[in-house]
Amino acid sequence: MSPTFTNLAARIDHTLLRPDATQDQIATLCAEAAAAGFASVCVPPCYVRYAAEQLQGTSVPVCTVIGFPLGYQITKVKFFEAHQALTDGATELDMVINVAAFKSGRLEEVEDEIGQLAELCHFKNALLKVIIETALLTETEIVQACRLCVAAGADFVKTSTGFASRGASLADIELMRRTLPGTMRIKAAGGIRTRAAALTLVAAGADRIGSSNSLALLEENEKPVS
Ligand SMILES: O=C[C@H](O)COP(=O)(O)O
Repeated sequence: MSPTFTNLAARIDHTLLRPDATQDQIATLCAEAAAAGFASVCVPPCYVRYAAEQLQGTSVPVCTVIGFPLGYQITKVKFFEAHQALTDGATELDMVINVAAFKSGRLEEVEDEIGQLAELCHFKNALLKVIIETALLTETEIVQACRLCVAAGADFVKTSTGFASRGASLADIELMRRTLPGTMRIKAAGGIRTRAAALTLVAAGADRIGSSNSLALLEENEKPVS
């Protein structure tokens, strides 16, 4: 049986991360999330405090992004950004892996950075999702990055920022699900525009969907998945 309206909504991080996102648009995003029962709102760090105020009295958590969207900020900067976001009211952090360091073979550094943020999040009863940006990785590198996230104690591995050449693919999700232990959750994000696409990714193993087109995912449509 395919997930119902309620089930799918509860898996969606209702997202607005555009550089020109206005405060009024964040207010609308929060109201939509509360009405639809989305899993969270995912907003830029500068709007975490505002979104938390908008969502006071609801059960919708605030998610934000760290080291976004390129991932190559130094660890101290990412740690400060994460600590500030948690202080402002975020309870879910989507941190972009340092792909540049990863591609340079500096794997211990990458794992240590993820571990530091995972430790901070868990101390604050928050979730850490690590964005590995699959569009930039080979299949072998996706497997390697997933294993780093497991070793470092992340809660989710997330496919994409939505700002690279492509977002989540079915092949990404299938490979990540095969690679990761059942305890490690997967977030598919980037370019997910239809309900059919979202349901296909959920069926393949995605536990969460990140989308800036979330309301459309709640509407029945017949468009086939490419
Ligand atoms: O989850 C974060 C992504 O930015 C969402 O990507 P999208 O804007 O292509 O839906």
